[in-house]
Amino acid sequence: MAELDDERAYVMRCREALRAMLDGARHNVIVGERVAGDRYSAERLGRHLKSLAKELGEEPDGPPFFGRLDFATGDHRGRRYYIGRRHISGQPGGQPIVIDWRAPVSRAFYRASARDPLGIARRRRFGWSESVLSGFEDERLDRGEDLGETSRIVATEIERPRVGPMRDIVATIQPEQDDLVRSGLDESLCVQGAPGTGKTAVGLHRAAYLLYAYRQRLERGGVLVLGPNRAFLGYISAVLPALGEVDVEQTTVDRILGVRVPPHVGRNTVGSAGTSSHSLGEVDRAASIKHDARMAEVLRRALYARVRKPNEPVVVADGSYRWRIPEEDFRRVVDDTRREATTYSVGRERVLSRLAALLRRQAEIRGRSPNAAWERKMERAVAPFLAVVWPAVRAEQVVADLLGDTSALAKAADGLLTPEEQTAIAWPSPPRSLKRVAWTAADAVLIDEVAGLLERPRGYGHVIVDEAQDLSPMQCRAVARRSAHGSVTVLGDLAQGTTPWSARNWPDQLAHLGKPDARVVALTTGYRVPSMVVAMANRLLSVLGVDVPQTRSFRSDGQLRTQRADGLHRATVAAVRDALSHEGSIAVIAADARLPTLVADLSAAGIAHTEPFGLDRAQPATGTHDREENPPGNNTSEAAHAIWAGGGDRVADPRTSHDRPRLDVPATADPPDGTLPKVQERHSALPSPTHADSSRRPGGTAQTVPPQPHTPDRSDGGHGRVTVLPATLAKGLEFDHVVVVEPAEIAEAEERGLNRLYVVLTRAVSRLDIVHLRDLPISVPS
Ligand SMILES: Nc1ncnc2c1ncn2[C@@H]1O[C@H](COP(=O)(O)OP(=O)(O)OP(=O)(O)O)[C@@H](O)[C@H]1O
Repeated sequence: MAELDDERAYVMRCREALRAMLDGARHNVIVGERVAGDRYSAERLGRHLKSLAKELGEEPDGPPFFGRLDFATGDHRGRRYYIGRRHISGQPGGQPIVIDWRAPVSRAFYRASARDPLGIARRRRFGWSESVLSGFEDERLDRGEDLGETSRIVATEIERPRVGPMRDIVATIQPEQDDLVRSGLDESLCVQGAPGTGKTAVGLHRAAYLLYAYRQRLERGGVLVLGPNRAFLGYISAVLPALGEVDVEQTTVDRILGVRVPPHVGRNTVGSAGTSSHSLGEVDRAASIKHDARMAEVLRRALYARVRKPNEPVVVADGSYRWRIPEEDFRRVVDDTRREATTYSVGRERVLSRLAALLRRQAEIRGRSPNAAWERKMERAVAPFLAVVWPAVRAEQVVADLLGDTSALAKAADGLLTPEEQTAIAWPSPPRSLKRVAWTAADAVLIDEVAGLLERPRGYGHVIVDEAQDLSPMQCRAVARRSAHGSVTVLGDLAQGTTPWSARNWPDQLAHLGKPDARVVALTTGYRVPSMVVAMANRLLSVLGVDVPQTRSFRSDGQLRTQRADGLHRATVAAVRDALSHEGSIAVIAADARLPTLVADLSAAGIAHTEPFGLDRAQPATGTHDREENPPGNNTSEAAHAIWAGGGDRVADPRTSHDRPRLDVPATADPPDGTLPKVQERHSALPSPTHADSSRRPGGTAQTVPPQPHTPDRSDGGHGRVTVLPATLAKGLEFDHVVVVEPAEIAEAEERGLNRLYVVLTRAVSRLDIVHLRDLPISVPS
């Protein structure tokens, strides 16, 4: 086909041009290293050039473009553009031969339709097999042709095997997604989307778009991506670098609060210093209160209670002189400064400089000419007076003094917390020293709140928050402080809320995030989950009590099987063996408490598998919250998480060391590189990657099958393909084949167990197997 040959020739041209760009970038790295300039710019330039050289070097033979636009009318009349992941220059100074997908003209590729062709006569989509151009598909928009969802190339791409970490979706961004991706930097957005509607993908592509369109404005502040846990971050970590953006910080809310998961939690560590006389239920209660928005005001009062009215004049000696600021003037300085509502530290600085200014004026009246050295001397002289009325403090100290002193707490919480609530969070005795305090994850939000009152934290130009429905009001405030002068993209699904403080509606959550006016948009087309699974999930959705729209699936393929087993573990092993006879990644998901036996059964059956988090098999788990979600009171938060807070040591509590859930924070739970620890068979760094059967199967199947006999294992024994996943870790991940074991246990394992089940059931890309002994807590479409 001559046209295909022409396109292949263009591919060659692009690859040559890319190689020339690579040579140029390498040369620039060398030259750039010699360029004298300020250190900051030199470093940035060097980083940029190096990463460009690296990217270009890594994939000179990858697909250089995925689309083509032939314009017939409008500003681009008569022009043809190839659209790709990155811009490719032709001749130096000449027209680019491939346009970046984020450029303004590329927008038409995603948005044009037969109804509104945006000047385009022909839109061409290219199909690639590995790095070989295998074909293309045209839409003659000028003739009213518009394939929409019937595009074979789009469908193949969406249903393509997902091998490895999450991929970019630049070639197939859908119009409703593109609208969000290209929203301006000044606009804050909230995307409510059912599972698999592409919220995460949209958020990451928006980050890449903003960095392209507003590079200068984002130069200093940058973009921050917040995800629910490090496993999830590992899963998404490759998307932005693949889009050429390596400078985006990706982390968790816990991490920005300084929470880290300590090694060997659950054996000899405990919650806060003062919790030892509480029952576990009370510890839960304490965390819930600490995450409540009312704590913000309690802490503000506690901090500013340190500011005192002066009750003596300032008198300082200066050689033979004695300068004096009358008590009344001193008071006025303190009162005026308080009213100005700056941060505590700025207020303190301001009192100091105002006192120094008053002294200077007196000196000038006496005919002296104070210089800078004199001013510094006076500032040192007034420091002891300042220490009394506006003392320097550390955030941890403020929190410790509040929780360790019931009368201070009663004062600060008056009218805000009930006496019962105050008792729940109070420590029975003050800690002997800050170093002895075993801070909890819930304390971290309090410390961060006070730190934000002392000094504003570093702000970002744009913050993307994924799984935002799970954040507590106080966690939201921590995010808000970091985006006070920037905008946010809030991604979430009220139906997937699993924390005790999960948002029930977006307006309240957005208010806590400091962006009450953010536009709320719903995404309703699912790109992950097959339609019969979506139908089941929609039924469950109707009992979750949240006001969110139902989803419809883009996918017509897929399989759903439910089997009532007479032996749960035998049936599970059989289901996994059956899954292994297909291509693709497999997850076996069960209630956290079931994992140790499940793992043992799979091992006994000789099925190699990866556990994303290690388990303490000695105790069945009873944990009920997402790992690293700061949950209250299942001890994951109050006892099992420790935080960095000025190097506080943890103290052991013999009371809780025997009865805590053992799943929560295993020995290797939080490796520094964001990959998952390997426990048994070590095959993959991620729990994720789907690897679906790519063949399109129109009209997938939903069946109920009787208990299965052992399927002959045509697999490789599971090497690298089977992940055993506790239900609390499934959020945000996807697998080709998912085996859900005993949904009733997942549903009753925690307060929002049905929401958890909703998350678990929506992880499958191609096939979902539900294995159960007990009645299903959901109805399955026939
Ligand atoms: N336009 C698209 N083209 C191709 N793939 C897409 C598109 N949109 C989404 N996907 C794919 O669908 C899957 C689900 O997307 P994503 O994880 O972003 O959804 P989500 O809404 O964040 O899901 P969840 O709520 O379950 O975390 C991913 O594999 C993603 O790459």
